[in-house]
Amino acid sequence: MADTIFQLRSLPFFSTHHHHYACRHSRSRIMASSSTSPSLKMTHDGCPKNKIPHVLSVAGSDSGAGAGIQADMKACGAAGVYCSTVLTAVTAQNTVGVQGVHLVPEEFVALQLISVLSDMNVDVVKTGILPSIGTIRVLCEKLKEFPVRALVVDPVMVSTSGDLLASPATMSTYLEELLPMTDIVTPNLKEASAMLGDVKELQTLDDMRSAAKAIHSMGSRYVLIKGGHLKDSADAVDLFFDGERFHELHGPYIDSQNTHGTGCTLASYIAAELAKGCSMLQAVQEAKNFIGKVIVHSKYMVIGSGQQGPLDHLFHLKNHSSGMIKKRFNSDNLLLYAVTDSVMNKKWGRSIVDAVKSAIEGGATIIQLREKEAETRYFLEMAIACMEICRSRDIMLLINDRIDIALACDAHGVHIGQFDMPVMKVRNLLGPSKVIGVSCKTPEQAHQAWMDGADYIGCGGVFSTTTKENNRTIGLEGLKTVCSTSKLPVVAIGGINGSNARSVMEINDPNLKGVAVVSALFDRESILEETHHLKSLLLHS
Ligand SMILES: Nc1ncnc2c1ncn2[C@@H]1O[C@H](COP(=O)(O)OP(=O)(O)OP(=O)(O)O)[C@@H](O)[C@H]1O
Ligand SMILES: Cc1ncc(CO)c(N)n1
Ligand SMILES: [Mg+2]
Repeated sequence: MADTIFQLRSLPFFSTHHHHYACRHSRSRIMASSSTSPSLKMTHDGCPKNKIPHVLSVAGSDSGAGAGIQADMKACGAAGVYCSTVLTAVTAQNTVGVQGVHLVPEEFVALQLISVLSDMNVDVVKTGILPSIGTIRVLCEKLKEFPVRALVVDPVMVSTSGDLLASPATMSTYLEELLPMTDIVTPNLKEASAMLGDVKELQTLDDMRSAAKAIHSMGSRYVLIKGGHLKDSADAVDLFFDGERFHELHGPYIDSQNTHGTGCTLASYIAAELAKGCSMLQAVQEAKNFIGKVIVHSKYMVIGSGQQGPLDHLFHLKNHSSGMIKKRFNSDNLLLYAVTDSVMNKKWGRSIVDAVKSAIEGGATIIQLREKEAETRYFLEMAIACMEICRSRDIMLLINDRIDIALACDAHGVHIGQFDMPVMKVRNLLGPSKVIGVSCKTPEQAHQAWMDGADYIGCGGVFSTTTKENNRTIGLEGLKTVCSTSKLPVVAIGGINGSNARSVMEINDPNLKGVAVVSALFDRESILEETHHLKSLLLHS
């Protein structure tokens, strides 16, 4: 197949200067503790601009996404570091093995390197598959032209399944041209042995020590030999050598099939920690700690029929307690929105938990816990108990205002007011899958809530109410105005009860999905009956 390489002359790097990191290309780049100093320019909205730590992965693609650039991106993501990618090869790969390798032409590797290095403030470069002598040379050349703070080399030669990923002829170029520029090289036992001419199989820690010394003398400033495959060891021991001293990094050996890409992950995590400003030893320790956790969390994941399953790098973003697959917010759930009130519960001698149970039994479609006075410890206990009920009944539970409680009880989301924590901040803390509702009185506020990524808005007070002091009433007219322009589903709130709920729903705006009620359910003798009554009213309006 003919390789077609387009180089668009209008790319921005032809007009930029690469002045950052000038003169960093010395042997003392990574010291005991270096640190990136973010440039604190202010934006027009008053937020400081931060430079995000940045790792460039120069590696191959793994179609199965367990190793290669896909693993690198996920590992960097898990470390909170930006990862750009220059592809050197594309592999057809799965849990069984490598079905094919297609090389990216060297000229195009060069072009990708220039694009990223000339423009994007790369801190650290990490390499994976460097499949040809030409690719290695191009990389060395571009790194001299655009120096970075550190170079992490994972000398990928053979995949765990035993398939060749780079030509053996590349070895001498690796050793002679790339290694002298390398800050840390991370061979596994086989790769370390190959780097030393394959004269001896590495079987013991002592073998690893002498190999580390020999590899260090070939030019890499630090050496990490991975003992993940060391025979007869209950430990997964890696050996770190800084040129003077050895450090053994111990971790329990985890019996799992899902270890494909552990090498890529480890090297990328080291690169990510270096980009954040860690010292080399710290970076290696953090990475080892991370890889152990990932392997444990990925143990029971089933993807593919082969012997080499991938890792689940972003496990910490998941909400394990509420199941792997998130329940999506459905605005129909807003139909009968029950908001608890502890003062009323106290008055009627009920626990929050019993009140919630009755409301759900009566037909409430979503629950919000609103506790203005409760002590944190008590509130959390109640919230956890309510969460259990809601989960078993498949009803969402939101927490009013208290992001900490919502996080601690793994609630489905929160409801916040105009003076509570800003929506964007809440979204940052809760993650993308939680529900965020915002109280709004005006179309402007509703628009802002939508812009900020809220899921629904609560609009009111529609009628006057006793549960909220000093709350301006907007009336049915105000509700109509907000609904007519809102891009988010709306639930009406404020003094709504069995005798006026119909008039609310009769404004007949498709954005109005239901009513939120406090007193009309909870300040009554029987929560169950009141909820049931209101529900049938709503269903028939
Ligand atoms: N089963 C395991 N349990 C615990 N730690 C492990 C296990 N397998 C590998 N490791 C650790 O994971 C890291 C990567 O080491 P490994 O020897 O697997 O790299 P590799 O052979 O280059 O992997 P890859 O399959 O990505 O090429 C090391 O820190 C190693 O100790
Ligand atoms: C693309 C790619 N890079 C690295 C490795 C080493 O695990 C692999 N199997 N595939
Ligand atoms: Mg490897």
